[in-house]
Amino acid sequence: MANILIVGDGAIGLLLSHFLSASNHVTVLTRKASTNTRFYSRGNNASKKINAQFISLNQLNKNNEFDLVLFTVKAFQVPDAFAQVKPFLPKGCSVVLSHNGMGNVDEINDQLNSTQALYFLTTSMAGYKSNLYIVQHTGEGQSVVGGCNSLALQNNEVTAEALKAVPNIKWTDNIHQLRFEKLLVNIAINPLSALNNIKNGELRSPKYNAIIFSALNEACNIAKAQGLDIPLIKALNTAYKIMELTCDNYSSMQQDVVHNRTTEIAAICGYIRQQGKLYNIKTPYNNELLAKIEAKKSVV
Ligand SMILES: NC(=O)C1=CN([C@@H]2O[C@H](COP(=O)(O)OP(=O)(O)OC[C@H]3O[C@@H](n4cnc5c(N)ncnc54)[C@H](OP(=O)(O)O)[C@@H]3O)[C@@H](O)[C@H]2O)C=CC1
Ligand SMILES: CC(C)(CO)C(=O)C(=O)O
Repeated sequence: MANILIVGDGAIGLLLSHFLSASNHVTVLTRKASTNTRFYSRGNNASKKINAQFISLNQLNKNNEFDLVLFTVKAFQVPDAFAQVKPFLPKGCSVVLSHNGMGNVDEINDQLNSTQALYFLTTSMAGYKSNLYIVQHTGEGQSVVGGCNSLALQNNEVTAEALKAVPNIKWTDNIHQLRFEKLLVNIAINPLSALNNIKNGELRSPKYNAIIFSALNEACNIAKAQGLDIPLIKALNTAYKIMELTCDNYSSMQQDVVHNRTTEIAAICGYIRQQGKLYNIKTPYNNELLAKIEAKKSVV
């Protein structure tokens, strides 16, 4: 039984705390005023109390002996969340990041000591908060975890045992490739669904084919420059399959834009633009999607 801290009580934080607390001791760090119990709900079943302790930052102390600290905040929230928790990270603990989009791994790794392993968990399980305290589990999806520093790549026994309770979890020795593959899905779906205010399935309309093709082609060129093997045809097939599987869902970016929240576009199309500059590869379609989503936020 591992001692786990989950940072962030959003949809993914609550789903993971529900599953992990079946076989681990779980504490969830919230920045909300209330540390009352949260609930997990699935379909028409009665909601269940999540068997975890909810705490605020001032309740963290240096005597907490966490084996695993999991960050389930959005990509752009990781630096601040990590800075808050860093003083309380035990010397030998493992850190797991989990978010959509790229970035954060190198920056966090630079701040860990040589006895702290770093992992990344990418997930396709789906959920949303129907109110501050309840997570609705809406999709099964696979979760894939892999090591991001040499310590994590050498020995993952404790982390593997703790994360066993996450449904459909598998391990990879190339998490960067898995993250990039998820990034391609997010490039194809998230900005266009947000800009057109449509469900994922509506993106299968022929009028979006050309832009999806061009944006993914740019991203596959970046993948190739990074030494990854992701053919455009594979990226397109996966993106259209996910549009089909999630046809009645609104993407997270569509929801962020509708609710005037900061989106993860910087970690998605912004990452492609930044890598394009690095490798001298033109990325006009991703640049345009980035600019349009950024403009949307500023006019809402
Ligand atoms: N929801 C889904 O179905 C899926 C989500 N993802 C990805 O997983 C990540 C998390 O998504 P999701 O759970 O939906 O997002 P949410 O916005 O619901 O959750 C993020 C949570 O982190 C909290 N938080 C942010 N900063 C801190 C901090 N410094 N200290 C404590 N808590 C903090 C936020 O608090 P507050 O509520 O107070 O703002 C919020 O509750 C995203 O990258 C998303 O793209 C991936 C697959 C599916
Ligand atoms: C897979 C997809 C596109 C599902 O909506 C997603 O990850 C998101 O909405 O952020």
